[in-house]
Amino acid sequence: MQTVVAQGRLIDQQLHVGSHPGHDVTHRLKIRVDNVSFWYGEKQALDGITLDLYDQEVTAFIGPSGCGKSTLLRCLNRMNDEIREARMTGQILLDGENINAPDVDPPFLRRRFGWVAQKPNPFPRSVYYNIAYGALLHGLVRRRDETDALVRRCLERAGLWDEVKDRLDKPGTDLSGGQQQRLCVARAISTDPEVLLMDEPGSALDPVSTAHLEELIEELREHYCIVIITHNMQEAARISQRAAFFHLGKLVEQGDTKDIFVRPRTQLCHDYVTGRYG
Ligand SMILES: Nc1ncnc2c1ncn2[C@@H]1O[C@H](COP(=O)(O)OP(=O)(O)OP(=O)(O)O)[C@@H](O)[C@H]1O
Repeated sequence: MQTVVAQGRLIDQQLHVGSHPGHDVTHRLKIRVDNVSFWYGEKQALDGITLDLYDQEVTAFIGPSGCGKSTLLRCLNRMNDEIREARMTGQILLDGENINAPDVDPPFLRRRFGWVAQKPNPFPRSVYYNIAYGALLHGLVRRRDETDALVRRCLERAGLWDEVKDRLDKPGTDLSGGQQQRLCVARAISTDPEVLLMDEPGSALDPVSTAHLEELIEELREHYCIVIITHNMQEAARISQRAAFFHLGKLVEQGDTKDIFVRPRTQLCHDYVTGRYG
């Protein structure tokens, strides 16, 4: 134990795990994952996961490749529904309600979630259309002035307005990679979601764009429950208040990010966060 704590101090310095202002405050429980197991046909990908996710917090899912992080992320908004022969047991409660209850309409449920993928994937249409499309489709805005205001609000919140306000009619795909990813964040929040799910959103970006994205995530935290998958331990330490470490489909450790990085309870988690395997 001594060694772990001693090495934990080292980790603390290396990863710049800071105290997160406001993390002593107890935030509202948004999602409860209760004993969730998941199979792709015969292959079990998740084994008895129990985990709470909170409003106004970033929770990082960490762990080696294939440990089930993306599977769990996709269970949260029922994206795995589309996969044939997939099966889930256990419960996921969003604001206390079972998301898999028979009366839940999956498209309506998915609107409560914004999704940001690994690679920036704007529609090959204008910057304006990228933001307006979902909100128009769902009837959240109708008139032109409402749509203009929504586009501006989302781009401002994604920290992109000043950079694109004079080229709203230009293709979103003409922006730089970092700008495209912020456009995708703006698009993700355009339908007024409550939870943001991000699957390695910085992995295809250069360090400056990644830093921009991390600042953005920190700002967005005030308004959303955010779950992010990352393989970058420095990033996890910088942006998340909670972390969940997975291994071979099991949740091995979860808790305050600082504790996970500085005082990991298991050797497995210690070895992972210190980069002994990946
Ligand atoms: N559509 C699928 N069909 C069958 N097996 C799958 C499918 N998607 C994932 N798996 C398997 O389920 C397990 C968990 O995969 P998952 O993608 O959730 O892991 P991960 O931790 O997100 O990995 P990575 O960090 O590489 O993205 C892996 O063994 C994977 O091969």
